[in-house]
Amino acid sequence: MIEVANLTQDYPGLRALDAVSFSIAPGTVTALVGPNGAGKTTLLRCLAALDLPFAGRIRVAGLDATERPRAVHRMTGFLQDFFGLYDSLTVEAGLWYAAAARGVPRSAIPERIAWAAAAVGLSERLSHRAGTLSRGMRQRLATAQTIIHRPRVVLLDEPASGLDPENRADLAGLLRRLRTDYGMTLVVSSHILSELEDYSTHVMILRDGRLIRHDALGDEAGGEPGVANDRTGPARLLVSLSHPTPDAAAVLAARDDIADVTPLGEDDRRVFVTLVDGADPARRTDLLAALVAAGVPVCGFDVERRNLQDVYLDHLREPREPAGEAP
Ligand SMILES: Nc1ncnc2c1ncn2[C@@H]1O[C@H](COP(=O)(O)OP(=O)(O)OP(=O)(O)O)[C@@H](O)[C@H]1O
Repeated sequence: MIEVANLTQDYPGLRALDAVSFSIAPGTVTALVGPNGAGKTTLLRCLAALDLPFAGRIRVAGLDATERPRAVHRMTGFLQDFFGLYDSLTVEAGLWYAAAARGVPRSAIPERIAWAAAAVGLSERLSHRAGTLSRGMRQRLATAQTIIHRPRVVLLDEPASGLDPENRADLAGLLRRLRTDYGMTLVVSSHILSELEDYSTHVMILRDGRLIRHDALGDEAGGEPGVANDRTGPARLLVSLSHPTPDAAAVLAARDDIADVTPLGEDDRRVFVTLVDGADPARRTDLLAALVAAGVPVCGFDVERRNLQDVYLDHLREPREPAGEAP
């Protein structure tokens, strides 16, 4: 759905994006993360065909964003981190304006307003003026305006910032539905990694304008839902015992599929076991069966959950490459 090749964007004296290349499949939600100043907003603006890149190529649903920006605008919804609303317009009038501006046929606009308002939970507030809405309600209205033309691609820059937990949970539910019910392709930039993990299928990490990771998450990666696992490599298991026993160490030492055993704490009741090919569930079943057969009192046995934040911090701890410079 989105193809980017060697995208490079410069501001005076600064290379904000440095030869970024990736491809995003339809019907996915990509979490776009990275430290402040990494280039996330710059990338989203280029994808939305709002900025002309210095070099490289962007195709959205087969359309070249540089050659056909208007066509890209029609199939894209972009919620900017700082959005404007017409405060004197009612919610309904604001949605009408957004629908008309994005090319929704006049006859279809009332149905679209009803749909978008219901999607963001604003159906009861159609007659309220935007200027009287709370921060969370304003965000809902801006989101409804972003999706009112049912774009195929939705780009959201920090959509959850400033929202309370209930509004954030509602937003997460909406983003999930846009993908599952309407097949939209979403790219969501945020610093709230725990929430991105709830609904994202992929993660993209930018640092200093470079793409340092782009990968599938959880079940999309052939792993377990909600776990930001790497697809390859050993899995770490946390094995808990109801009471310590030397039998556990004996069973583990006798196996050749264990790369490492690290006690957690000092009471010998919890150990991290690094299992070669541990991503394969059959390996884990085999180990558990061996422990139980040897009479080891296992009361907990689970793959170490590495969440999106763990993966993110691991990547950011890697040494930096020299920064690119704008000509
Ligand atoms: N209009 C501009 N003129 C000059 N420099 C800019 C401009 N916009 C962004 N930059 C610089 O480009 C770099 C990337 O900025 P960008 O806003 O894309 O990062 P970001 O990852 O979205 O950051 P944040 O998480 O803080 O929103 C930063 O160093 C920023 O200062």
